[in-house]
Amino acid sequence: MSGRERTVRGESVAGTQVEVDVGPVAHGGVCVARHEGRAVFVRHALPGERVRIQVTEGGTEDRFWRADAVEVLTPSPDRVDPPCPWAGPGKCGGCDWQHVAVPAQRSLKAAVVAEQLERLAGLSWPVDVEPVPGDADGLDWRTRVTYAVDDAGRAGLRAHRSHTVVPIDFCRIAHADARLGDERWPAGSSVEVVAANTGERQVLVDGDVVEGRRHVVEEAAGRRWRVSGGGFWQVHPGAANTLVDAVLDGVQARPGETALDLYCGVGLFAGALAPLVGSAGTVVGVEGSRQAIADARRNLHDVPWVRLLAGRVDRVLAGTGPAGVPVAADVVVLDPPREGAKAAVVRRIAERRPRVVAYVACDPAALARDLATFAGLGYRLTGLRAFDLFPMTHHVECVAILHPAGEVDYP
Ligand SMILES: C[S@@+](CC[C@H](N)C(=O)[O-])C[C@H]1O[C@@H](n2cnc3c(N)ncnc32)[C@H](O)[C@@H]1O
Repeated sequence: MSGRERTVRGESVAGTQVEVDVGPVAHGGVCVARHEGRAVFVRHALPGERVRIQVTEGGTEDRFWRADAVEVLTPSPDRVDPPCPWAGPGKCGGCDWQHVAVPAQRSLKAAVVAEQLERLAGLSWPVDVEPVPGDADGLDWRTRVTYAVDDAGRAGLRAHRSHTVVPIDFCRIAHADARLGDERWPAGSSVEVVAANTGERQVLVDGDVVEGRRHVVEEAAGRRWRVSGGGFWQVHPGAANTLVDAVLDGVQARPGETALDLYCGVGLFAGALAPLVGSAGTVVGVEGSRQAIADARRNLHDVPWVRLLAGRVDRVLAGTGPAGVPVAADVVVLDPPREGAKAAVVRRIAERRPRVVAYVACDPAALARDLATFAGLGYRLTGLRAFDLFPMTHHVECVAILHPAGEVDYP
């Protein structure tokens, strides 16, 4: 049974089937169709298709419904057979774009980023979504997978917007070392498998390590990174280096500069910035997870001009957290969670008058809202790269570069 339905207005129409013409892709990976004057957000469809949909959520008085495409009447040329047998309506909720050719997935992601920038930030910006180097088919990449376990002890993934576990013994996007076989696990538990790029593997059941060490070691940006059980690390094996390259290229850090790495995790961007600002400069990392900041301190113990502060970014920048954040900064890198940095943090960044900001974002809507706030404070978007760090899903990662208005030529 689904545990996440919203309240429907009027009588529920769940299960109703109708034919619709599918319109553009929207934030969240659904396509928008119209039926009798209301918007219908359709999963498993593609723009331009005619499909039969089955309503999954909605009532007679609702202004919009959610639905699955259950029969494709006129297919898009971008439609392919899903490589995974568990992908599709009512099956695994993990990948929502397995039915889309990989290059077309990137075009759709570009369209979503461009639409969010236009609608939420008033920016008309050309967007190209780049593949991660070496990722040809979008499969076998996910190095961190959290499986749910059903009542029979079988590991699987949850169906979309549901607590139902779909038993899966071969997740097609999981890295080979992050797959589980047909072993049995404690019923109702969650099993997290971590496959580090050094070959280390770790398995946690409900957060307790049952295989491997308490931490794994990853390699990126010319350094080794300790990441303790369950701590954040990018899930695509090519992601860390791809993002570091884009950030460093965007900020062009110079010797002697002061740089902030906000939401620094185990210290990835701080560690990459450190050799560029050198011992005459300063890097300050801020991270809310005590475990991650402890890892960051161990990871960067050899670069004493990197200071790492534990605390919420909003409090630390407001001066109500640990002391030590400079009141001026040359370079700010921020990599907030999905909800973005939000206005209060953006204001605290802008008042430090950095000459450049690199914003790493996993949600284009949150990015666009924060870019609008930056614009009001005199910071303009001067560069944007988008990366396909999550193939087969609608997710996309962006690196936005901002400069104070008037200091650079804009494209
Ligand atoms: C997307 S991760 C980025 C981590 C790091 N930059 C990296 O690439 O590995 C976001 C990080 O922000 C931390 N975080 C979330 N909310 C926070 C907050 N309000 N203040 C400080 N850190 C926060 C999380 O613990 C997580 O480590």
